Amino acid sequence: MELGNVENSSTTLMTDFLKKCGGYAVVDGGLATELERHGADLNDPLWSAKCLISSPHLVRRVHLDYLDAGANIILSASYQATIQGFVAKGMSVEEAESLLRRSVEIACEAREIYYDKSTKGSWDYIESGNISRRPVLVAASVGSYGAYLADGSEYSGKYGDAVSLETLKDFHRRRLQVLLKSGADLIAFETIPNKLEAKAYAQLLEEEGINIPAWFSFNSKDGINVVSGDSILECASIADSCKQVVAVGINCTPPRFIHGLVLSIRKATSKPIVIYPNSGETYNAELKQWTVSILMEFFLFQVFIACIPGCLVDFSTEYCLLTVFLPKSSGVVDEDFVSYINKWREAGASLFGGCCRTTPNTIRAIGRVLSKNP
Ligand code: MET
Ligand SMILES: [Zn+2]
Repeated sequence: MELGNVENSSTTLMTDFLKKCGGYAVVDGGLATELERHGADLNDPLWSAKCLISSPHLVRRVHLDYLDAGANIILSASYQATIQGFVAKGMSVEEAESLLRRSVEIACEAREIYYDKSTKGSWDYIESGNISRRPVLVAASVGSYGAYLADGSEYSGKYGDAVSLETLKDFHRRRLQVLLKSGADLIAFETIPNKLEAKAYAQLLEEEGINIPAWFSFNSKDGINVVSGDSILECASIADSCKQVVAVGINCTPPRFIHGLVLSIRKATSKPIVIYPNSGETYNAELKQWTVSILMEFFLFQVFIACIPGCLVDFSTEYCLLTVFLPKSSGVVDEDFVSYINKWREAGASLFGGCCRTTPNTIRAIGRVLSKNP
């Protein structure tokens, strides 16, 4: 397919899709953290991809829960599924590739089940007098090289000098080729921590002549730059100039940082903006203030512990100390999370969902806000 055609068909897919959804689309919520909430043990370098081996039924169930909650886009469990990661577990390359394909198939199966069991309520879009089904796209998730390393570098974006553009392209190439032929409607490059990886994805999409659309979603820990410190403007510009990219955005970032980031992205591109933050923090209605979530408290406490010279406190002791000494937080309050949605919409975003620690309830609440203010 010629590049011009790629651009046209990709852009059309997203604009048509958004039109069918009523101008704004709902993305699903955290997949890995939701699997954990259902009892999955993801303490493994494969993280959520471990469930593709041990509990595919649970993955399908969580996809289905998000569809029931109103998601228009569901992301496959391939975030941390890599050929290299599966091979390190003793699998053959063929088995690894088949698990990658399986991640998308499971999401497609969930969509089929959802459509099959749909009652009147799901046939809620009326086009020229005909009732049509709620549009649902399956996105193949691609996590960063840092996610594969499972050493936290997807949140620092620091891969070191030894990792070049070619290293990253080589790492992702085969995985991408497999996912492209898996039946997904689009590729979701998620939690992109630096400019180098965005460039690697953009070049791969062009070199491989990829004819299905993609989105680029970055993460930030200051609301100004992406986590590595690279400029969000430069990162979004890379996405903007890539013909296959149909949306640019931010995920797995605290809600309080999103507004500024949307404004910055808008300066670099006119493509649709996708936003799916993590739970970030929680609003205490009594105190009328945002409090740091238990997760952030835990992170800060770990940093504190790590700063004590020679400190050998282990993980479980840390957790006990934390629960004793730090103030309690009630976790995610979905209505608080979604109180931001209209602000993000005004700033130019049009696809909304959640990332880690958000749940089907978050997604339901997002859907309610969007439908109240069409
Ligand atoms: C660390 S971000 C993880 C994104 C992935 N789509 C998930 O929800 O599991
Ligand atoms: Zn996340």
